Formats: sequence, C-alpha cells, structure tokens
Amino acid sequence: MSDSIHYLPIMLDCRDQDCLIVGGGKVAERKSISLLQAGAVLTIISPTVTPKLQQLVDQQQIRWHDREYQSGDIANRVLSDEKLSEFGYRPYFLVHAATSVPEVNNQVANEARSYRIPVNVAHQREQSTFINPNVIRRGRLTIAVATSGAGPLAGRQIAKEINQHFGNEYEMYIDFLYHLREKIATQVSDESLRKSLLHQAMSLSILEDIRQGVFEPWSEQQIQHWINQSIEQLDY
Ligand SMILES: C[C@@]1(CC(=O)O)C2=NC(=C\c3[nH]c(c(CCC(=O)O)c3CC(=O)O)Cc3[nH]c(c(CC(=O)O)c3CCC(=O)O)/C=C3\N/C(=C\2)[C@@H](CCC(=O)O)[C@]3(C)CC(=O)O)/[C@H]1CCC(=O)O
Ligand SMILES: NC(=O)c1ccc[n+]([C@@H]2O[C@H](COP(=O)([O-])OP(=O)(O)OC[C@H]3O[C@@H](n4cnc5c(N)ncnc54)[C@H](O)[C@@H]3O)[C@@H](O)[C@H]2O)c1
Repeated sequence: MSDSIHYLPIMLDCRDQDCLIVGGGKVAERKSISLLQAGAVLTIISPTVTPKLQQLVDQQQIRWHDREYQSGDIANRVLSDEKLSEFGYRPYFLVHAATSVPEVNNQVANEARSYRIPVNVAHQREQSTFINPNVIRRGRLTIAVATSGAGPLAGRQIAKEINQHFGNEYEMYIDFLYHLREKIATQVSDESLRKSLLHQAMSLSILEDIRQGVFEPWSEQQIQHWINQSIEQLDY
C-alpha cells in the first residue's frame, strides 16, 4: 500500500463550530462555501477577498479580518478555561491555509498542528491533516470522491460519472427511509425486531415507484400500518 492511501473518510458535524480560513482567493472562496453550507461559524484572515466573499462578509455570514496572518492568530484562541469564559473564545475547530504564499500556509499549518487542530493546506497535500473530497449531494445522500490527492481533476471526472447514475429520485428515497427508520426507532424497542424491519424496508419498491412517478409519500398512519403488518409477517 502506498504512503498516500491512508485517509479515513468521516462526516464532520461543523454546525456552530468556529472555523478559520487564511487567504481570501478562489480556493478560499470554494472552501468557505462548503463550510457555510455545513453550518460553520467562519472567520477569514486575508488582506483581500473575492467579490463573492465580500458579499458574504456584507451579509454578515463571514467575519473578515482585513489583514495578513499573524503568528499567534490560532494560538491566542487556545486559552485556559478561565480565560475562555472571560473572552468567550473557543479554539478553532478546523483551519484552512489557503493563501498564495507557501511560507504563510506552512506557518498556519504548523501553528494549527501544534494545537492538534485539523488543518488543510491548499498548496501541498502532505502538510494537510485532512483533505476535501469532491461531493455529490441528493438531499440527505452524500457521495464523496477522493483520489488521496492523486488528482482533483480525476476526482471531478469520476464524480461527474457518478452524478449521472444518481438522479434526484434518491433525495426522496433517502427521505422516505429516514422517516421510516425514525418511526421504527421510536416505536420498536426490541433490537432484533428493529433490525429485521429495517432489512424488510430495503425490499420495498419505493425507488422504482419514484422513478415511475407513482410514489405517494406515506402518511404517519401508512407507516404505522406497514410496521404492524411487517411485525405480523415476521411472526414476532
Ligand atoms: C475536490 C476539490 C475539493 C475542494 O477543493 O474543496 C479539491 N480540489 C479541487 C479543485 C482543484 N484543485 C487543484 C485545481 C487546479 C488544477 C490542478 O492542478 O489539478 C483544481 C481545479 C479548480 O480549482 O478548479 C489543484 C490542487 N489541489 C491540491 C493541490 C496541492 C497538492 O496536490 O498537494 C493542488 C495544486 C496547487 C498548486 O499547483 O499550487 C490539493 C487538493 N485538492 C483537493 C480537493 C484535495 C484532494 C482531493 C482528492 O483526493 O481527490 C487536496 C489534496 C487537498 C484539499 O485541497 O483538500 C476541488 C474540486 C472542485 C470541483 O470539482 O469543482
Ligand atoms: N487545494 C486546492 O484545491 C487548490 C486548487 C487550486 C490552487 N491551489 C493552491 O491554493 C493556493 C491559493 O490559490 P488561489 O487561487 O485561491 O490564490 P489567490 O491568489 O486567488 O488568493 C490568494 C489569497 O491569499 C491572500 N494572502 C496573501 N498573503 C497572505 C497573508 N500573508 N495572510 C493572509 N492572506 C494572504 C491574498 O490576499 C488572496 O486573498 C495556491 O497556493 C494554489 O497553488 C489549491
């Protein structure tokens, strides 16, 4: 196995987490949009920002420090518990080093890493503790494609191919399964029965029905009826 094939894919809940992007160019803009979509609280440190980022700053969706990165920008947020409550600061949850100056990116990365804060370095994968995949979304369904840094453009091409195979019907299908699973989770306390019902749900022809245009979302009563009927069939 080559050295680069070691990434652990995970899904991070970034809602309300303080994240930092150093740099305000094209790459920073792309990473900012992903973080905002994930509900992060975003700060940018950069002497310039793109027009789109400026717009997000004007709409108060991003806090912008209009200056170059200074040593200590990350460290100063890592305070003792007493100071944390006094200043209301929290250490950054994630950092992106996305300036066009490799030395600055390296400095940001070293500071973040020394506090065990995950950092992505735009110009050099090897310095990053996490990398960003290509992402395809259909509502609750997320498909991520990464090439372990071999080639973002190859990743994009593969993502395009996958994109063609997964139509919008998946959004409705996954929504259906989500609601059914929620109901099963609240109604059925027996673990093995819950598992059997969830397996049973996979044999429903919902996806095909959505594709044929004949699917009607189930009411609470229909879901309940299906659960009752399935329990009977399973002979519990
Ligand atoms: C998927 C996507 C997500 C995102 O960025 O959010 C992403 N790069 C995208 C685009 C893109 N990246 C680059 C170009 C210019 C063309 C080219 O050079 O190829 C374009 C195209 C463009 O900008 O349009 C150049 C580039 N990228 C990296 C380096 C440094 C290096 O390789 O060490 C350099 C050279 C920089 C230089 O030369 O200075 C590194 C990384 N880029 C990654 C992800 C991670 C690996 C993911 C994987 O494993 O597949 C990783 C390792 C770290 C990271 O950034 O997370 C996004 C797709 C957006 C879309 O599809 O629309
Ligand atoms: N990982 C990726 O997906 C990817 C894709 C393309 C390019 N890159 C690399 O990402 C980097 C940024 O690319 P870009 O196209 O956004 O560049 P850009 O020139 O559009 O933007 C660079 C930004 O960095 C800011 N900056 C410069 N010095 C700074 C400092 N000392 N402190 C804070 N901010 C500073 C600039 O003001 C500007 O906003 C480059 O190194 C490029 O090689 C990475």
